[in-house]
Amino acid sequence: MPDQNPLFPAFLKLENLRVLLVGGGNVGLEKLTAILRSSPDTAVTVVSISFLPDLRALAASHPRLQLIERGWLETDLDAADIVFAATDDPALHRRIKAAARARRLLVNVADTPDLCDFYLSSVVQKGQLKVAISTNGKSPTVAKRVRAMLEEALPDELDEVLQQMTVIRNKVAGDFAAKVKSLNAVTAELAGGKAYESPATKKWRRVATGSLLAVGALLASRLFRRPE
Ligand SMILES: C[C@@]1(CC(=O)O)c2cc3[nH]c(cc4nc(cc5[nH]c(cc(n2)[C@H]1CCC(=O)O)[C@@](C)(CC(=O)O)[C@@H]5CCC(=O)O)C(CC(=O)O)=C4CCC(=O)O)c(CCC(=O)O)c3CC(=O)O
Ligand SMILES: NC(=O)C1=CN([C@@H]2O[C@H](COP(=O)(O)OP(=O)(O)OC[C@H]3O[C@@H](n4cnc5c(N)ncnc54)[C@H](O)[C@@H]3O)[C@@H](O)[C@H]2O)C=CC1
Repeated sequence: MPDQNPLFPAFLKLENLRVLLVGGGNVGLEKLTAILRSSPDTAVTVVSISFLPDLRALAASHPRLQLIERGWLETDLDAADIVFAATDDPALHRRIKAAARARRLLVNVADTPDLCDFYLSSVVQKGQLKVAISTNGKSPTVAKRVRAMLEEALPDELDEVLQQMTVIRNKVAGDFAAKVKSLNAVTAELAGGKAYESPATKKWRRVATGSLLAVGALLASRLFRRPE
């Protein structure tokens, strides 16, 4: 049995929480972009000694985004429910983590999995459908590739299906078990029907994964070979 990924997936109503982001450089901008792409109305306070222009520009289109131009203070945690640390100062990250821990706040520290209580994921979005991908930090690049694979494979019409299902869901009668039965029947085609995937597509996917494995093995053996 291979090792399992022990992370627990959940979808946060981030708009109900106060987010503190420390660091307004490249990595801070990446984190902020990820937050606002999924949850644009979130109240985010960014504390940083300096801000990239692109990050300042985001504040213009997001009224609940607040920028505070100074170094991080422990009291910044007073108004936070969840914390992202993305500065270029590892010692500061350890201090933020310790102070947040004492207050039982959850923290994500850029580039430091050991200090993280949670990780960001690669996200596939088709309207109301959202798929989050985690490799447990083993390879964010593979997470990114799987995202692209799913973006391509999942039909855009899925969002329309979701809209229709909401209507049907509100209309089907009966007790809980009867409802589950009829909703399963309506959606059976999605999971097993011919609309799902042709044998040729499945085969192509296996070949692509196989060749990635082969190239990966070759690269790994080159990278880790002892010098002669
Ligand atoms: C643990 C985690 C913690 C966290 O950040 O939350 C983490 C950690 C680290 N990332 C590193 C590097 C890179 N990260 C990316 C990209 C993404 N990284 C993201 C998440 C995560 N990254 C969490 C685990 C997610 C998982 O389960 O896999 C994504 C999914 C979401 C997001 O950040 O928005 C986003 C893809 C978004 C998309 O496009 O779909 C790329 C590729 C690129 O940018 O093209 C590279 C360079 C190539 C490479 O290294 O693979 C390094 C080494 C830094 C160094 O070398 O110094 C560390 C630290 C370490 O591993 O020690
Ligand atoms: N840029 C990238 O894509 C990558 C960066 N990294 C690492 O991630 C770290 C961050 O990188 P960048 O965001 O590019 O750096 P950056 O220099 O662009 O941003 C760092 C930000 O932290 C702020 N800061 C510093 N001390 C602070 C303090 N005491 N309080 C509040 N804010 C403070 C700075 O004002 C700045 O805005 C670096 O250690 C870098 O080596 C690693 C991999 C890739």
